[in-house]
Amino acid sequence: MANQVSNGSNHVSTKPPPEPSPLRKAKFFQANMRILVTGGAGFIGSHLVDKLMQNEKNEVIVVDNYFTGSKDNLKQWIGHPRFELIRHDVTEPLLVEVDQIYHLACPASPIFYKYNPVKTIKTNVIGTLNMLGLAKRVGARILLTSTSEVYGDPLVHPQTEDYWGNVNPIGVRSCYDEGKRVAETLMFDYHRQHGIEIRIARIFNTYGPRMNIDDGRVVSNFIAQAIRDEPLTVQLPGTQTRSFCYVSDMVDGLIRLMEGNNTGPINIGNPGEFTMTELAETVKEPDLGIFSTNLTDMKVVLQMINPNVKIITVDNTPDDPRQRKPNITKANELLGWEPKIKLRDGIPLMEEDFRKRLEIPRKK
Ligand SMILES: NC(=O)c1ccc[n+]([C@@H]2O[C@H](COP(=O)([O-])OP(=O)(O)OC[C@H]3O[C@@H](n4cnc5c(N)ncnc54)[C@H](O)[C@@H]3O)[C@@H](O)[C@H]2O)c1
Ligand SMILES: O=C(O)[C@H]1O[C@H](OP(=O)(O)OP(=O)(O)OC[C@H]2O[C@@H](n3ccc(=O)[nH]c3=O)[C@H](O)[C@@H]2O)[C@H](O)[C@@H](O)[C@@H]1O
Repeated sequence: MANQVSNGSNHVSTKPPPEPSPLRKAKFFQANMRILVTGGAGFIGSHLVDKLMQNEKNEVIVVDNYFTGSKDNLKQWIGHPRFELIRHDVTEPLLVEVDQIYHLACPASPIFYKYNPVKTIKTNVIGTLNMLGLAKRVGARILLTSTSEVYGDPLVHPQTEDYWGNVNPIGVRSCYDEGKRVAETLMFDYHRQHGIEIRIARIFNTYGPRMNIDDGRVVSNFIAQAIRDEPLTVQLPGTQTRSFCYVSDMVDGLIRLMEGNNTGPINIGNPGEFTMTELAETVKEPDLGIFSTNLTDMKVVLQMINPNVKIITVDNTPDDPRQRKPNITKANELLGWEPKIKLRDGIPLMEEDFRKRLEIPRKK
């Protein structure tokens, strides 16, 4: 349960960090920080790349196997002298000289991570091992994008970083949540044993433009369904809760964590929480009085997308967490971070992106 304090932030290694690559001392590196982003062709990764590329001192290398990502997400950078894109699977070793590694590679949508669970485990375990080996060889700092799913179906609410979680080790989600738990373990073992500089972010549900339209996650589903005039599919029981963070806030949190002095794990997410039924009903009956500000925002926005859309209930999949809401005190105090973008501002940006890709303009 809670208060298992050995899981607090900022463990200190007894080992000094490995020597940085000699290349870092070369003339070239005085002007440039070379940053590897694994999974950089995906949803969060491509937004992170956009932000890192805005800094003219950064050189960015993306590796991705395009399982759930796309070159399209990076098309604005292909050919740029400070950018390189490599088709590579992180379950294979990688030899590059870099100063920082943002390790995101892993399918995030439950539909996709359950599609080939053995591959998902390999990506989380062997992929993280390979990236830690690389970090050790070149003396790079490495950040892992872990997940709120390490808390499983949490018995502590909201979730703090010292909660060890309630996870089914043999269920259909285990390839992902147990995989990420092992990835966190590997990060801390490399830190303690080899002095690697590590950072762990526990990301809570994130939404925004560039999510795969048929990716299966709830916000992308509801927006695509509302645009296509298809019923919104609330998975039973509908009382399960989530909290949604806009992608630019997430990217800001990840960069702050990488640049700061805390190993983590640190929760990064938006604490505004609502049930999936509430989320869907926002379209039908906008009772502005009874919901949180976040939900009121969501109602107003989804109504704008399609006020006549129907809601149906459908079966859920096993082990769906019943409630989830981050405690972000640590992110706030240690990184000076809190989410800024309200649903009322984030959802229309996503709607615009989805309409463009679906080629369904807004009705006049
Ligand atoms: N989006 C969220 O709400 C959320 C929440 C918690 C954690 N996360 C974590 O953040 C990271 C990014 O999530 P996202 O939403 O951008 O997902 P995404 O599926 O859009 O991106 C993942 C990227 O990793 C690539 N990839 C997958 N397996 C790979 C492999 N073996 N080798 C190389 N590349 C591989 C995919 O092709 C894709 O481009 C993931 O690690 C995910 O677990 C995301
Ligand atoms: O934040 C996290 O840590 C995790 O969040 C999501 O996992 P999940 O919360 O299950 O995401 P969704 O698939 O969007 O489901 C959210 C809720 O909406 C429900 N849902 C989903 C889709 C839908 O059409 N209707 C619906 O009611 C699900 O049953 C679930 O209760 C991500 O996909 C994981 O990669 C990530 O690690």
